[in-house]
Amino acid sequence: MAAAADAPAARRGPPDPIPVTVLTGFLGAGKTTLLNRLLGDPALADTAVLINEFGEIGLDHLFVREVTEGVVLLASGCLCCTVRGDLVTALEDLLRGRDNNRLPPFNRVIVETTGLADPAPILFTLMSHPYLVLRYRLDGVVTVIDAVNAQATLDAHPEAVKQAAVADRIVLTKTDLLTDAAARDAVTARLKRLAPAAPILDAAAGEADAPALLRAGLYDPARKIPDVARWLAEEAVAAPQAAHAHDPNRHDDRIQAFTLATEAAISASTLDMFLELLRATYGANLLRMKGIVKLAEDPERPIVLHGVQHLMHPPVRLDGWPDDDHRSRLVMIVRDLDPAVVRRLFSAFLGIPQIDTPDRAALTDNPLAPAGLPPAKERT
Ligand SMILES: Nc1nc2c(ncn2[C@@H]2O[C@H](COP(=O)(O)OP(=O)(O)OP(=O)(O)O)[C@@H](O)[C@H]2O)c(=O)[nH]1
Repeated sequence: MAAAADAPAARRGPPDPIPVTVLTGFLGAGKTTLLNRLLGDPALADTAVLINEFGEIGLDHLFVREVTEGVVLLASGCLCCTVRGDLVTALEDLLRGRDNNRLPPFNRVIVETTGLADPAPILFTLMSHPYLVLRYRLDGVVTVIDAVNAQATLDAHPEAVKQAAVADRIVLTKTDLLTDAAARDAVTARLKRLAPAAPILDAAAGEADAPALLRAGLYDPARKIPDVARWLAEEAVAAPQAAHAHDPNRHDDRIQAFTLATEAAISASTLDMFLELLRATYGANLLRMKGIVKLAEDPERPIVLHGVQHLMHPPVRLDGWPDDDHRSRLVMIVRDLDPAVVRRLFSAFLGIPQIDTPDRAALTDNPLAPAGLPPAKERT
């Protein structure tokens, strides 16, 4: 009887906070691929997803399986700065949507950050916002690391080091592309030094499933290497400032995102030549390229392209266009490379005449020294 009498009171108590998993990892590491796989697990059927992208046009939401009402594409920009407020708003909106039945009753949230996000402000927001901490709890940080590019990325990008260091779980992707066991051991050893408490799960070996990744327990800065506590402490100092002034040192100003878009269908050979020239000439500067392309040979079935530095993944053909926009769109994230150079190159390949720009024949006839292509460094 007593238990029955208590039951309604228990139901009236505050609801359990909803677990939030932060999914981070450098550009092209495989976050969306992992997210898609996780969302296919029936155990995650009631999951709301927040995705943030760096670039003019967001594409990831097109590729997330079963785009439901719970999937929210945060405004373009950087989740750690401009979207800090938006993250709060988005999480509040989700709750409102759930409370007034506009959204299905989700019981977990996954926030996919941009590949360039500094995770510290995001974690700080989730751990310290006076309202959000009542309704949400940070369940853990899953950091995706591309085994092929890991060493170079960690050497060059402090954000990538931070992303690894704050991980509760590390998912190593693209191990299937590694031919050298020693390279894999070196990456693993480096990650273990950065995040000693985080299990390292091999995606290609099927280790990165929902039970292994989620329910990491409350986020605890004390279990991470000391730097993590320092980054979070720095956020605590920065937070009381009324207007969040953008710290020019937080980001690498040499990184830019832009989009190449065209209505025109592109022949497969033109696309191949353009991408190969881009890769060969500016591969190191090409942090990330992803896109959807209307091929002249099969305009109704676009292909999806992914590139990470020198690595171009095999294109994937879709059965149809995922939305009403049937333009080819290539989102590029580059470092130390003037977007105008790439735009001119793209126009040349498409045959759009431009002043002072060599045409396609001039660019491809002499592949060793493509006419008019400035070395990337001189453009900065
Ligand atoms: N071979 C191989 N390819 C992978 C693996 N994981 C991801 N990829 C490929 O890597 C490319 C980039 O994957 P995404 O999931 O889009 O990466 P992302 O981290 O979401 O990229 P951004 O949103 O740009 O930061 C795609 O072509 C994937 O198919 C893996 O374990 N093995």
